[in-house]
Order: sequence, then structure tokens, then C-alpha cells
Amino acid sequence: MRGGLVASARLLPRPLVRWFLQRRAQQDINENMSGGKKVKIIFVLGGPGSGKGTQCSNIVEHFGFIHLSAGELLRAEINSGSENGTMIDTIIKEGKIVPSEITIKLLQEAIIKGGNDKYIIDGFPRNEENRVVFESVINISPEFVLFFDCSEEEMERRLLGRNQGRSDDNIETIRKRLKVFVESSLPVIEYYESKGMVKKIDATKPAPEVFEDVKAIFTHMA
Ligand SMILES: Nc1ncnc2c1ncn2[C@@H]1O[C@H](COP(=O)(O)OP(=O)(O)O)[C@@H](O)[C@H]1O
Ligand SMILES: Nc1ccn([C@H]2C[C@H](O)[C@@H](COP(=O)(O)OP(=O)(O)O)O2)c(=O)n1
Ligand SMILES: [Mg+2]
Repeated sequence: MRGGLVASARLLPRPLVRWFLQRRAQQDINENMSGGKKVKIIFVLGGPGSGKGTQCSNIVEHFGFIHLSAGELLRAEINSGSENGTMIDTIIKEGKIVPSEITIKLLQEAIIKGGNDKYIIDGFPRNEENRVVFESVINISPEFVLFFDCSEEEMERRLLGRNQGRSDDNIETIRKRLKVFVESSLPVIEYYESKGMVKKIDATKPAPEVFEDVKAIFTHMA
């Protein structure tokens, strides 16, 4: 059967084959499967500068997850010169949240491309709209939500020292992002908390100590 499929695929135009494979991968994530395994997703949340990206790199290195950062996918979209790029750039500079359909499409493509069964999704869902649209489009419930709890004062200090040339790491945008975090992102964390799905970590500590706490959670789940 498989050989037959491959043989027929050779006779078809390449874009059509790519479309077919994408459709199949899409069905697979909608049925929560990748290569016969259930797709596991963990949401990594926390305010701007709480250390999400730093700890996600550690998780990738030690536990074999694919790291998807919603913010990085959006920045790549701006840099690719796509038609939505200017609009995304403006929203990010204002410290606001990009419409869910854009971010979810990028996440969906990255999950299909990743071909893995374990993903940590960093900085998403950042508001109720993100959460609800992801649930209806991707239809995968997270295993749990990792929440990096950090004081605003410490987050502000870290962002001002981050030095990655980001257009949103200036004091004016940082203050707006912190406000958006409290008003729009915390309610999402509270929603998952009410379902007993949040694993909260004290993220004000130095990064190696934070990773010890992260490690305990991931070692436990393996
Ligand atoms: N536990 C920590 N203590 C001090 N600085 C940290 C810690 N974790 C990360 N940082 C630094 O703070 C900045 C923001 O970290 P990052 O991982 O990019 O956070 P986020 O992705 O949540 O915005 C970076 O410069 C990073 O090196
Ligand atoms: N789900 C998301 C994630 C990020 N964004 C936008 C708005 C955010 O301020 C920027 C940057 O996000 P990113 O996660 O990279 O920022 P931090 O790592 O928290 O500092 O991207 C979004 O609109 N929707
Ligand atoms: Mg980050």
C-alpha cells in the first residue's frame, strides 16, 4: 500500500504532493498524533523577562522537546517581509498582542514542520482569544502549563539588560507589555490554575536554580 502510494506520488506534480502531505500532517495534529505517537504540548508562560526563553533552551537540551516561541515566530514573519509584517511590527512595538489567527497559523506550520511529538510553546496563549482559538483550531490540550513567576521590578531590570536589539525592549514598550501581561495574560494562567494544570516556579532566583526546579518537573513526567 505504502509502496503504491509512493509510486503514484512520483507521477504527481510536486506542489500537489506537498499539499497532500501537509493536509495529512494537519489531520495528524488534529487527531493529536505524530508518527503514531500522541502529540504532547506544554505551554510556558510568564511575564516578559521572566526567563521563558532561557529555560526553554535548557529543556530542549535535556529533555528533547522542540521549542516554539510565539514571539520569535512573529519576529521571523516580520523579517521575512510578508504582507502582514508591517502590521505585526507595529503591534509588537506598541506592546500589544497580535491577532490570534496570525500567531496560530505560524504555530500550526511550525508544529507540522517540526514532525516531533513533544513541543514546548513559549509565550502562548497570551490572552483569552489566543487560548480559545488554539483550542478550536489545533484541538490539543496542554499536558500542563509551566508558569514562571517573577516580580515586575526584576522583569523590567532583565529586559533593560537583555541587549538583543529588540524594538520592544525599551522602557516605554516594556511598561506597556507588563500592563498587558497583568490585564490579558494572567487571566489565562488563572483559567488553567482553576483546572489544576499550572506548575508554578519561582523565577526570581538565578537561572541555574530555576532550572533545578524545572528539571524536577520534567524528570517527573518522563
Ligand atoms: N533567572 C534569571 N536571573 C537573571 N537573569 C535572567 C534569568 N533568566 C533569564 N535571565 C536574563 O533575562 C533576560 C530575559 O530572559 P528571557 O529568557 O529572554 O526571558 P523571556 O523569554 O521570558 O522574556 C535575558 O537577558 C536572560 O539572559
Ligand atoms: N502569543 C503571542 C506572543 C507574542 N506576541 C507578541 C507580543 C509580545 O510582546 C511580543 C514578544 O513576545 P516574546 O514572547 O518574544 O516576548 P518575551 O520573551 O516575553 O519578552 O510578541 C503576541 O502578539 N502573541
Ligand atoms: Mg522570550
